Amino acid sequence: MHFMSALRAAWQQRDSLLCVGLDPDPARFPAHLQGRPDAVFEFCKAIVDATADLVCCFKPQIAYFAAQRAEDQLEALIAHIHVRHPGTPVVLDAKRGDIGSTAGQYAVEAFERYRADAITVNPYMGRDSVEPYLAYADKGVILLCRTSNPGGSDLQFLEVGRPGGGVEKLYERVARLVAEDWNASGNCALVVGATFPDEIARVRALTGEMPLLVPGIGAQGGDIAATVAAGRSADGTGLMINSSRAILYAGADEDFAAAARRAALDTRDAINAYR
Ligand SMILES: O=C(O)c1cc(=O)[nH]c(=O)n1[C@@H]1O[C@H](COP(=O)(O)O)[C@@H](O)[C@H]1O
Repeated sequence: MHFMSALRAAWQQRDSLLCVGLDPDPARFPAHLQGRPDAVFEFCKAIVDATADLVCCFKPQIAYFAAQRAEDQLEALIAHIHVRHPGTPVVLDAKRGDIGSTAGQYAVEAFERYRADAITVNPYMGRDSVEPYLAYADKGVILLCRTSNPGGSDLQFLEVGRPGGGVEKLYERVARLVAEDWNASGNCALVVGATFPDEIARVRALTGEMPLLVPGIGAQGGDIAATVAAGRSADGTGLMINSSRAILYAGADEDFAAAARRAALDTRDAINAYR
């Protein structure tokens, strides 16, 4: 199924704009999982099974798996989501960016090895570096635009000359370029941090109904009400609002998955209160 169709169906059927981020840090695992060779998989599987009915997508962050030599557990986890929770899109957060020939290998890795439904990509090497992902027309390509971190302003806020006259900020150029040019197959989305609601509103204005992946609520302190007000589309969807640590580590004991479910439910409901 096309990533965008699956995402739209999940928004409607689960009445949720929440994306649970899967950033497994073994140092924060409960004691009964410590030291197990399959701890990364078992931890994430428990979170997935406890929260799947509450989310519009899951977002595993590849570095947390690779750092633990747990790529095989990432493959198994994504396969588990597809089998046990069909229709739940998986966004592989890899923030790739490289010349076209290498990007082609990253695209195979994401979509054929891991069987992700979408990938995060860094657009700052330009169109040819993104084309190998765009060529998978049924997969989502989620481009960094205005990131949630404080240093995001260092470059993304630089003023650049606008073709035809005037100036615009670099993140605005990215948003326009993606909406007006790169999105020919309708498979693009943009990353805009919840820590910058004014820019979420600006990106929404520049991109119409394009889905936005919005990390930065929870551990990074982004405001849910401001995020939803600035980013929702006309029908009250349009957002994948990510929370990772605040949900994954809501509990520290054997009942961590139940605690994660409560945190996910509270977050989903807090988001829905402002839609
Ligand atoms: O692309 C991302 O997902 C991303 C973009 C961004 O601008 N900021 C950001 O925090 N992220 C990711 O979103 C997640 C945020 O995690 P928490 O702060 O624990 O909710 C991490 O996996 C980050 O790598």
